[in-house]
Amino acid sequence: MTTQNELKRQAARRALDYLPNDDYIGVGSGSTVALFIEELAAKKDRVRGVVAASLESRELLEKLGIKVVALADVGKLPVYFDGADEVNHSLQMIKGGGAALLGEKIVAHASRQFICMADESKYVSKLGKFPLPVEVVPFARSWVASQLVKLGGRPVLRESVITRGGHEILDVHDLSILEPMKLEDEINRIPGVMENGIFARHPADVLVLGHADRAEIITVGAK
Ligand SMILES: O=C(CO)[C@H](O)[C@H](O)COP(=O)(O)O
Repeated sequence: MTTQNELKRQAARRALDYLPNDDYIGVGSGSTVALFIEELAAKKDRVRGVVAASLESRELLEKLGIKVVALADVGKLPVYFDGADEVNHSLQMIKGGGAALLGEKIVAHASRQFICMADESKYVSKLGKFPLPVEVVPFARSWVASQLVKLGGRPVLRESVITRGGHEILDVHDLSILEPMKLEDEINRIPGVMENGIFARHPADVLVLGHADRAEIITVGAK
């Protein structure tokens, strides 16, 4: 039987087709990204350096001898590679299952192209079955939670998780995400919210979807 990890590896391996030549790239975090970094190790001479959106990815890159660079030193990146918790047919995503959404959104926005790698179970017609991660300033947690309830959600604190920026994560269940872009903006306007896991303003350009026997390339035309 094919495991979910094998589907993720199909996607990670195929995503290497999008590596630029002799340039910098960005990577997100999570198990699919870890597989991508493992595959990248064999081609590390192709890239000048990698900006990591999380400490875990940075550690893995360093362990495999891949040069890590700071975003501040490179500015705009040609390509960003990351996974997702859900991705819809417009290539809008929910991310943040690994609590690295803030770093991921920053590096994604600093990149010209977003390559999303996912196993086939992540491709959905409507976002929202996966609880939406919202990164909050601890002091504002209850206030933010009350505002998320007004939006129809059921926020649950992710126990024992403090993000790299010193924030907490509320996982919001039962949200109806009819207009992802609007909800992304609306949640980010609540004072105390640092970022939320809807990536609709900046959807992926390419989805590399791992199946048991192949990787499928999905695009939705020009942004
Ligand atoms: O957004 C993320 C981390 O914050 C990950 O991309 C997302 O959780 C998917 O993870 P995985 O590749 O382990 O399934």
